[in-house]
Amino acid sequence: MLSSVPTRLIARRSRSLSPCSRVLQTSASGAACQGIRETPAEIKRNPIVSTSRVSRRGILAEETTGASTKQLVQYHHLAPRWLSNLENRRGSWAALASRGRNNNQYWEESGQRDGGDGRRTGGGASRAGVASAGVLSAAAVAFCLKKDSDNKGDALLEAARTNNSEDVARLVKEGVDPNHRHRLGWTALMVAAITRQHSVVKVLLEAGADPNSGDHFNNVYDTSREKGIHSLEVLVSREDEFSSRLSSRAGFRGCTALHYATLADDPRTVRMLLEAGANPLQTNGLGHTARAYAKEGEVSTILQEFEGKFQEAQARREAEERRRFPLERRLKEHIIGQEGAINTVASAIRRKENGWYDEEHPLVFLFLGSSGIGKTELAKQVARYMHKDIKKGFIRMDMSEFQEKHEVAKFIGSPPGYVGHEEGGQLTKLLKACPNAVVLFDEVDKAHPDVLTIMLQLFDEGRLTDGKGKTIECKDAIFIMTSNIASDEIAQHALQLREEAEAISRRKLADNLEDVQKSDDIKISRQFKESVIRPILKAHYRRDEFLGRINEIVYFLPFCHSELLQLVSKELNFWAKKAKQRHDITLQWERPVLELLAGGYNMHYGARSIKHEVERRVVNQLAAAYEQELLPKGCTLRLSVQPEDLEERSTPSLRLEVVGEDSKSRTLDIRPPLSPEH
Ligand SMILES: Nc1ncnc2c1ncn2[C@@H]1O[C@H](COP(=O)(O)OP(=O)(O)OP(=O)(O)O)[C@@H](O)[C@H]1O
Repeated sequence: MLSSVPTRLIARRSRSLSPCSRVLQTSASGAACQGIRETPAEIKRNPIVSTSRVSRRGILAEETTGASTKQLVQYHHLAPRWLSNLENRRGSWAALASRGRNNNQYWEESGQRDGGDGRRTGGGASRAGVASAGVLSAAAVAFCLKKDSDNKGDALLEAARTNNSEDVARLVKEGVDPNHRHRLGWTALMVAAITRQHSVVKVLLEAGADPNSGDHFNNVYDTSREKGIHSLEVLVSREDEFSSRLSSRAGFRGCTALHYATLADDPRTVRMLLEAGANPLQTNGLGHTARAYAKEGEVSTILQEFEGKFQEAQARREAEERRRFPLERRLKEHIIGQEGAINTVASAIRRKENGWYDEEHPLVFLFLGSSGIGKTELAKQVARYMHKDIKKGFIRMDMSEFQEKHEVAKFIGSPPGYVGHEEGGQLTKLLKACPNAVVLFDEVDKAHPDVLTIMLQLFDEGRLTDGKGKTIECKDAIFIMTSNIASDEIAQHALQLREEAEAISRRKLADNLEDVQKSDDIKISRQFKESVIRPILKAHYRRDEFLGRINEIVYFLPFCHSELLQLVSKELNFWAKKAKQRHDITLQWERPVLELLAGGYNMHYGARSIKHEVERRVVNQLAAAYEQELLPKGCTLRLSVQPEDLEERSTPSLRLEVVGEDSKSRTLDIRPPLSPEH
């Protein structure tokens, strides 16, 4: 692939070429002037050709362009120093690697050397007298151990680079981490992969080196800025300690050993890595898999073959995981009640995951129900299930921001010549980054009809054209609209159904009331949907085609009593965890507390009213007691209900008690003016 591109073009216009050609130094003449080890035959086979001298000169030229000659002079002073530092470092690695000393030998000898020449005092001094200064010596030992392990790690990297598999094996046996990173970010496995050291690759993989860990090095300039090291020093390190055959400008962050073996066009290492579990679909920081860097030929074929196998295995694993732990169960771990809604959504997603759906259209849901009842939460959990990267995978659009006609432009971007054209649209920008995202259109009933027209196009065709004329394909996205329309009717209907269910079960002499209060026991009837809800929706949206494109209308019902108790428990657990983490306080409560707090439920605010009630009645008291220093560190607190006082006509309230070691409790006297109950 690369050989068909004229060298002149590659050198001058690398940005427009494939990822492969962008990351490689491709000037053959550069290679010649460097006198690299490759034979002409190797150069022909491998497009990675060194131009290290050219690039070092390039860095110098760039950093001195427009600057005074002072910098140039500075470079001439500094360069030999860096190079000699580097040589010294290399010398010590080589000495360490070849002599194979263990920890003590290495440090003893340096101590002897220090003592011998009498100029340095570090090791000698610590032997002479610092032993008595316990703290200092402990710190010194810790420092030495750290330094020693860093040195050994660097020796591992150097042994990998020089194909010294025996030293690599010895060092990992001595406990050096096979995934140790160079201070600029790469690992020994990456070094071995780019330099085609097969025996080293084998030893490292056997020692547990991770074939999927990514490089932290990006390019010379970024790394220089991030680490605060002069770019020339970074360049020299990258070229001498990693590879001199890679571009200093291309981005390498996230490249794995597999990416590097592919760049080195080395089928043997590529196969070894894949067989050891390297993921051929893993992308680097630029979003490229290893295959994007492969030349046509054996490496590309191997990668393609393993990609197929990997995908199959992944699909099998996922299917198995889904069978073992169905989506409904996952969702129920986070969402209380709403069984009907959970089942409807999970069934639709199961159809999609197993290929029983219409690929031409994205999945579209309309979530109906009152406020604070779990509509947004369910959408979030679906996104978390579908995407690892929830930030990209979950797009939330507040449709109340698109109520005016001119706000359509904010949605998809303005056409050329209009203000904001360059910025692009809010939805299109996010969808471009993740075309299969879960998109939540919150309060869709507030959107302007023109915005609805665009959404209809989106649902119908599974694609969207932005203000710049670019089309985004999003047939795999899941669109969820939420609305409070008809929420009163739904709530009334649900309450009525619940009452009927309770009456029936009382008639059957059911002795456990909770069993009949669960919301999954009631189902919104088809007749109610058709005769009550549909006409309301039709009157609002005034277009049948819009409603026709919705795959599922999902109904969220008001919470029943047992669900309210669960919501209160969830909230109290949240605060108990915080109390433990922040103040080492254990919080306990009993069922009457749950009953009392559940009484704060307001159907119009849903679970939010429970959150508010717990904050008002419990958290306020805790904060006041803490401020008045009534809470001993590490104490146990019990929440209990103070019964109503008929004489004083007071309603039941919550009190806080400290539980002593003898299990006796003492009520806390929290002083006014802060009265949490009112
Ligand atoms: N069924 C539920 N189970 C657990 N937590 C819930 C449930 N419903 C709501 N909550 C909690 O209440 C808060 C508000 O819920 P959410 O944002 O899902 O409400 P909503 O139905 O989307 O309301 P709105 O229409 O006002 O946006 C969230 O913190 C959420 O975790």
